Amino acid sequence: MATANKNLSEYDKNTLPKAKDFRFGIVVSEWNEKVTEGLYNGAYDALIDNDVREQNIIRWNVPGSFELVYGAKKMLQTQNVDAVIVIGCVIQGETKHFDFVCEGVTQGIKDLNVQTDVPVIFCVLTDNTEQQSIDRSGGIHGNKGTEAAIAAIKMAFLRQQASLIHEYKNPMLTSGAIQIDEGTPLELKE
Ligand SMILES: Nc1c(NC[C@H](O)[C@H](O)[C@H](O)CO)[nH]c(=O)[nH]c1=O
Ligand SMILES: CC(=O)[C@@H](O)COP(=O)(O)O
Repeated sequence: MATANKNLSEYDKNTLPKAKDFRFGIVVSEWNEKVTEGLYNGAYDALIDNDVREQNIIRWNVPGSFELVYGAKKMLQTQNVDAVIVIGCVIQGETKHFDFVCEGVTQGIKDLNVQTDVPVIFCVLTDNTEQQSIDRSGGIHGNKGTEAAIAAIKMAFLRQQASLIHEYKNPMLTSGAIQIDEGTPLELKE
C-alpha cells in the first residue's frame, strides 16, 4: 500500500501498549529543517498523546541524514532509552548524492537494529520533490513522525516482552543460581 492510500497520522490509542514508563531518544537531521521539524512535532505529539513523560523524550540534532547513524549510535551508548527514532528528509537533487545518502543511512540504521538491543525507528523521508516531503510531514498524507512514534511504542513494548520471556525461560541465569531444566526429572535423595 503506498502512502497515498493511507494517512500516516492515523492510530487507535486503545490498541497500543501503555507507554508512560518508556524513554525515547529522537535524533533529528537539520537538512530540510522545515520538514524535519514537522516530523519531530508529529513524533513528539504522538508520544505525549500516549502518556509518555516530557522528561523521557531526549532530542539530539545532527547536521544531515547521513549523520543520523552516528547520532543514534551515541544515543544508544550513552542514554537509557527503550527506543530511538531517527528523523531526516532526503530530497533528490541533480546528482547521485541522493542515492548514496539514502543507502548509507538505511544500511546504517539497519545495522544498529541488528547489532544493538534497542530498536531504532526509521523516520527518514526519501523523496523526489520537496512537495512530497511536505505532504508527508503534516500535509495531505499525514505525518510520518506520528507513524514513527507509534512504531517506537510498539517496538519498545515488544523488546520489554521479549526480555520478560527470556528471564522466564532462564529465571536463575541473571542471579547466577543454577538453572533447573524443566525437562530433567528432579532426583529426590532420601
Ligand atoms: N542532500 C541532503 C543531505 N545531504 C547531507 C548529508 O546528509 C550529510 O550531512 C553530508 O554529506 C555530510 O556528511 N542530507 C539530508 O538529510 N537531506 C538532503 O536532502
Ligand atoms: C541528497 C543530496 O545530497 C542532494 O539533495 C544534494 O543535491 P545535489 O545532488 O544537487 O548536489
